[in-house]
Amino acid sequence: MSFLTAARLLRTLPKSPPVSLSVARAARISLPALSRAIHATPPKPDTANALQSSNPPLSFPCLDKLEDLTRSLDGGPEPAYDRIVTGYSTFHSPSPFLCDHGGILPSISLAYETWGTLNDVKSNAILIHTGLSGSSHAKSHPLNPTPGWWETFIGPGLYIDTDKFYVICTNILGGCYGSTGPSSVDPADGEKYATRFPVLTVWDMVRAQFIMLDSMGIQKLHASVGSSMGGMQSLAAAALFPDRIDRVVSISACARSHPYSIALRHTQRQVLMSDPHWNRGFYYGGVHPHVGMKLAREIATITYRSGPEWELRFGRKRASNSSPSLCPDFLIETYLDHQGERFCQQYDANSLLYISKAMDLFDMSASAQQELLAKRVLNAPKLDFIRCHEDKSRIAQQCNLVTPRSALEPGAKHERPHLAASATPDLEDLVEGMRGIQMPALVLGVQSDILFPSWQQKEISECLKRSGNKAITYYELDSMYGHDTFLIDRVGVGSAVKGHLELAE
Ligand SMILES: N[C@@H](CCO)C(=O)O
Repeated sequence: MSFLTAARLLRTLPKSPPVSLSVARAARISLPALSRAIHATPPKPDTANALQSSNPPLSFPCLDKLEDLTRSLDGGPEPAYDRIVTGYSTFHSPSPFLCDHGGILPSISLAYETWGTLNDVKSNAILIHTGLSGSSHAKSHPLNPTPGWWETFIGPGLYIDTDKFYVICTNILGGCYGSTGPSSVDPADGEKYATRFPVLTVWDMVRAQFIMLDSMGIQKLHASVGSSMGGMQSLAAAALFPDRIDRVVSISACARSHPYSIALRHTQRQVLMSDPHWNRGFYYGGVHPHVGMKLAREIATITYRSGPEWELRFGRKRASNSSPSLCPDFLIETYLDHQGERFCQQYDANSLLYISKAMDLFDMSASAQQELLAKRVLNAPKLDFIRCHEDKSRIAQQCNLVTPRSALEPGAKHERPHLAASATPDLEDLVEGMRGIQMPALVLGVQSDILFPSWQQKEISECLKRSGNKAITYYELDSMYGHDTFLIDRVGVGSAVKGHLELAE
């Protein structure tokens, strides 16, 4: 056998020497020829072999599958996100809604679901705020028997007891499960908002929810309960409407987003926005950014769970005994791949971007709240302007888009009575911003949470105490499920919540 034939044959063999040796033997390659083929510098290829590489290219079934999937979505309708969840009611407010950063929504809708019975004096309502991608479907009911995301927490005699409480859960403003969000139609032109949707804040989400509560005639909540971004909403609600909330529950949230969590969300957004199908948000009716969404969710999943959980669940196990490849290979890789794939079929990419940004922007510091308040005052005339155009009977003079002089004066402050000047040191600024929260509060953290670490839970609790709140309950769970513990640890989380909700006044 010639050197070249031996070398060519070797290139097709697996690289493990014992196997190469046995296959070489079986192919009757002489040992000296084999040794020369392994160690010698390959000769310059003749013309016939000029395009032959040293090794065959790897195959990428994962990419083939992804390309097939993207192709199959090409030209097809994007998933009907608002039909993934069914059986919800819709609250509609026809009035224009002014967002904190100056954007206007001509009207808003919130999808909501309820469980239990509202008592005669309307004092037993609990509002549950969702995390980033949660829908209003926290629990099954006759109109939608699919288990909800807090199925085993809510129900008769359960941790959130529907024999006692009237439980309400909304899809947040900006979401894609029936509430007004980027995939909704802008009534101004009949087209979907896409990235013409205004930047949102957690405070905006809460203000929209309280407009809905007003319409239900619920003046005071028994409790405001939330996990993750839902915990941010819960704290924001308690700060914005202290007289309308009897007790507050914040699980795995924070008082202000930390640069580390902002960085983690930034990378997800960048990956998503780099998908050419994202098309600056205008992908509705075309191909949706499947790959970007999938990868963003894979990164997010790493922040939602924990190393200890994955060590126990997957260890270093591989999905099959075949040769290693650059496609998902270890079980943990196939898990992330699956999570990413599932999510991008279920959630709107633009909703993810807007809500993720709202989480970054969250800051309960007094100075940050003052800034937003000042912006709202500055932008308030926009609402009058819109109302005037709707109501032709009002005199033209009132319809000018004029900003009050006071709001434009340099250094103008729009302080709520309890907010001090903004020049306070950092932590004092946060304490000051939380001073309105004087009702009993449960703050719950998880030791394995890397996204909202337990020190941030201590920060919430510490700030509340320093602001004078004497009714703080602080728990730290040693669950291994990381940030998503609130979705999994029924007993640990549920018991703490039940204790707080049923605490004698
Ligand atoms: N898994 C949760 C975590 C963030 O709250 C979600 O997607 O909503």
